Amino acid sequence: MKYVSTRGSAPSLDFAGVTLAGLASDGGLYVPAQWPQFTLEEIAAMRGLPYAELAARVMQPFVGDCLTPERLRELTAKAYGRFAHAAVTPLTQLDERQWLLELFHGPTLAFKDVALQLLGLLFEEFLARDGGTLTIVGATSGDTGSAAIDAVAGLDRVEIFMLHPKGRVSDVQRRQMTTVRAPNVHNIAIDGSFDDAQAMVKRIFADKDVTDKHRIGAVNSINWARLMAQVVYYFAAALQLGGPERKPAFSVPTGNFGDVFAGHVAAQMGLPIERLLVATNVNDILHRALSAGDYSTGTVTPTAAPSMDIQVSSNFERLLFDVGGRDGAAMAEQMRAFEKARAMRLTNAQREGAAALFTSMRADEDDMARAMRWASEECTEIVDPHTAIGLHAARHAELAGDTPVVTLATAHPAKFPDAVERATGNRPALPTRVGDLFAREEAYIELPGTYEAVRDHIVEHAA
Ligand SMILES: Cc1ncc(COP(=O)(O)O)c(C=O)c1O
Ligand SMILES: N[C@@H](CCOP(=O)(O)O)C(=O)O
Repeated sequence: MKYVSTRGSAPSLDFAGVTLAGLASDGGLYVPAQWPQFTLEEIAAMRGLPYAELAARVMQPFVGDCLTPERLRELTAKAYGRFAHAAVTPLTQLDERQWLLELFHGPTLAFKDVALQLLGLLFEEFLARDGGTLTIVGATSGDTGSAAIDAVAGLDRVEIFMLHPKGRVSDVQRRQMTTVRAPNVHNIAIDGSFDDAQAMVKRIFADKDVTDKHRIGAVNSINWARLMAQVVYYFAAALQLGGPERKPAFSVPTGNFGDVFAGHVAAQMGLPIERLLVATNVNDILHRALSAGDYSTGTVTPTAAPSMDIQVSSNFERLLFDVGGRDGAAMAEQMRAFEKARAMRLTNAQREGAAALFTSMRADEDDMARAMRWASEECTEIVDPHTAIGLHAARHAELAGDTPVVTLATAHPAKFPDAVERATGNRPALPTRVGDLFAREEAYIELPGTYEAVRDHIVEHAA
């Protein structure tokens, strides 16, 4: 399997290459040169497989000959062996039509663990082969940071610098990052938003002063391997609900467009999916883009779903490339114009291509609180604010009457106890597996929100 950049001019790489590269050298994102396909018979034959086996089966075409099938199975068994639920991503029924896909049974209580537990192992595997090291620079609005740190803490060949926006993540999220004491983990709180942090990460990949000395790697969903692992749970859920004969819709709380793009990938591989609902909070650039073709940034409004307080959605570029004709030169031009103007119009081909599978919806803070209350009062389920935004879209989407709708439950409610308590009166307790989070000492440094301050710190402290 070969991977190409959305901006057309970076070298094409194999799976090990894209996993270690993170971002393409032309600033684009890597995607498979073509989508692997499963027949309906092949998909039906996956029914009943344990999650780790299913993961190896779905991911093998993307991995190609970079890992043998046996080795891939060993890695998925190890990655998903750390989850607190035997099904890894269990489905819970809410009513006759609505389902929750619980993605928060990993070590750090969010869907990011599903991909990052595997990505840590892939880094180890590929770095041991080439004898190199990797300096990871990541940006987080709360969940990627802790999941990535958990996955790489203590690894010999990897060092991680994780940027989070100061004061804009929950206390639980911050502590899950800053209380991990390992010599290869560096936490940085910056003055600014997640978008500022994400822009710095992308800039560092293009900064020769840094890349001449350090191989920079990515744990954000700009890294293809993150998305690949997230494709698996769409298969898992659809198969449990009668797929491939029955087509579910998925409602996905969306920020950086990684999770819902993984649903698009599952559909391209042949999994029958009725619709993908892109659920945004009031930071609704994706809703405006998908409903009106207007992809223009504004200022970020802090909400009770902080992990989705994002304007510039990295993976939207992957979708625009894929549905807009896969023209790297045109995509590079469109993104150059966007980076300058902070706004762009989608082309007709991009709008029509996206409309074939995607519908978008926006939830404000009241919609979100109402969805939390509905889940609590009508279904006795406590959901987190991000999941509630997905549930709002799931309950209001116009779909054929018998379509099962699966909302991706992207975080454990205990990561956001204040917002959950405000909406429902229930204060969710942290699962015991996260241990004495509030008793542990924190370590992080604060930096101004300038690229130079962050770059100089990384250069000075990278091993
Ligand atoms: C809890 C939670 N829900 C939803 C999202 C949005 O997912 P994505 O960025 O893949 O669109 C995030 C952050 O990525 C998150 O942490
Ligand atoms: N919501 C994320 C933001 C980063 O997104 P990613 O999926 O690209 O890593 C977070 O919680 O950090």
